[in-house]
Amino acid sequence: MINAPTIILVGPMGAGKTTIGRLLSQQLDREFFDSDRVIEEKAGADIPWIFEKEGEEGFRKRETQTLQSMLQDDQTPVVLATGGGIVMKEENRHMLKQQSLVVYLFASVAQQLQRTSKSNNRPLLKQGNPKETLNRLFSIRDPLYREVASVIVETDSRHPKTVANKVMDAIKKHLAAEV
Ligand SMILES: Nc1ncnc2c1ncn2[C@@H]1O[C@H](COP(=O)(O)OP(=O)(O)OP(=O)(O)O)[C@@H](O)[C@H]1O
Ligand SMILES: O=C(O)C1=C[C@@H](O)[C@@H](O)[C@H](O)C1
Ligand SMILES: [Mg+2]
Repeated sequence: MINAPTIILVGPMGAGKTTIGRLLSQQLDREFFDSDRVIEEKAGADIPWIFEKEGEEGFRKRETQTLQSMLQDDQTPVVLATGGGIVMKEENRHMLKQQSLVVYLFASVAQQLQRTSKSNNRPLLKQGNPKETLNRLFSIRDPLYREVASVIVETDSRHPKTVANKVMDAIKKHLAAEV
């Protein structure tokens, strides 16, 4: 077992935050949360519905409130997967950089496109051309993921279990370098 604070996964849609987060929580014997799912549970509605009724702005407000409540002091360390846009607000980036260990799961746009094409529940990819949208979001967000992350792990062409093992190795290396 490792003595790490709450581990937060950031990265673009299709990077595998939800998939890898679940695997890590099993390896670390920690509880797993996904901010997208917590938002849906609190709202009693799914993300497409929230975007439709409240716009992206309404969703972002809920996202910040959820992050705040999940990162309260004195909480048992958990694994937290976030939504792809969590880094857009300065307020959120500030919270992410406080006590947690943030992991950026990197995926190329080609890989994001392949992985997100399997489902239809991401409102931002329903308007316009998904490849153009993912490219645009990547150029804005990649520097922001890097700003908050202590550790960056490549996910392209890697099996989820391999990615989870790489994340574990990178976290251990980071913690060892800290002392
Ligand atoms: N390393 C991987 N190799 C192959 N498929 C993967 C990998 N990681 C995730 N996937 C698949 O890609 C899809 C998207 O993964 P996931 O939902 O975990 O991404 P996410 O980063 O949580 O996206 P979002 O920001 O939209 O929540 C899923 O179908 C998942 O099974
Ligand atoms: O990249 C984004 O902005 C988003 C990613 C998803 O995880 C969800 O949080 C929502 O669909 C928005
Ligand atoms: Mg997810």
